[in-house]
Amino acid sequence: MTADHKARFQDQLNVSRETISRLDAYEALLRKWNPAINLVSPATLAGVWERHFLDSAQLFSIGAPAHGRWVDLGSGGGFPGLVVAILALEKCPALEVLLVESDKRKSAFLSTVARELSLNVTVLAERIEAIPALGAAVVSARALAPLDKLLGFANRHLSPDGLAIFPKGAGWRQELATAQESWSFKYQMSPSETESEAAILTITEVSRA
Ligand SMILES: C[S@@+](CC[C@H](N)C(=O)[O-])C[C@H]1O[C@@H](n2cnc3c(N)ncnc32)[C@H](O)[C@@H]1O
Repeated sequence: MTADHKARFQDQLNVSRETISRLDAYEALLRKWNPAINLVSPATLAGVWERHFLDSAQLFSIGAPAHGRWVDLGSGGGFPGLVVAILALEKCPALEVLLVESDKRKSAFLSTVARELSLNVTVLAERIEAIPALGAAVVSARALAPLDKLLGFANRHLSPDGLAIFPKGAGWRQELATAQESWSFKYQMSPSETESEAAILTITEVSRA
């Protein structure tokens, strides 16, 4: 199963063997740490390449800039942020990736992976609400909060021409309608390649409605 997904990953993203090896090393660390700190639901570990790696890589394909800051909020076990950082090492090495994760054990895990794989990553072990504006080129967040709340974070942490990339589940249309009551923004929807009914929302020009 994993071999198929690795091949798909290599084909779709056109990545080197070194990148696949880094993802293998990340997977090994995830499996080592997961029983102690529940980084991902154990049920999803068997399909980690599809459920987590490919799912995160979609976001990189949509929005990776050549340089600047990619800020991933509520990174948990590193999705999508660590996958973005691993791909960036090969595809856009000037891109700096910041991972914001307030849980100290999870942030220790993120720092360990970043150090062991020599990634261009900074881990901020703080609450999103407590950090100063980051001037990001890209803000991402998976499974963190409803869109309405995420747009508050995007409004604070994006540079004026920055891009927010939020994967959303089947209820994305309703989340969009609710967010439009409080926020003005432009968006594009890309269907998720890993989950039917799910969507990836790419958002620019966020301001209060
Ligand atoms: C449901 S998990 C999702 C993790 C990861 N993005 C994923 O998709 O696998 C949400 C994560 O956000 C972190 N988190 C929640 N609220 C936060 C906040 N206000 N500041 C920083 N981290 C937060 C939690 O500790 C948790 O690890």
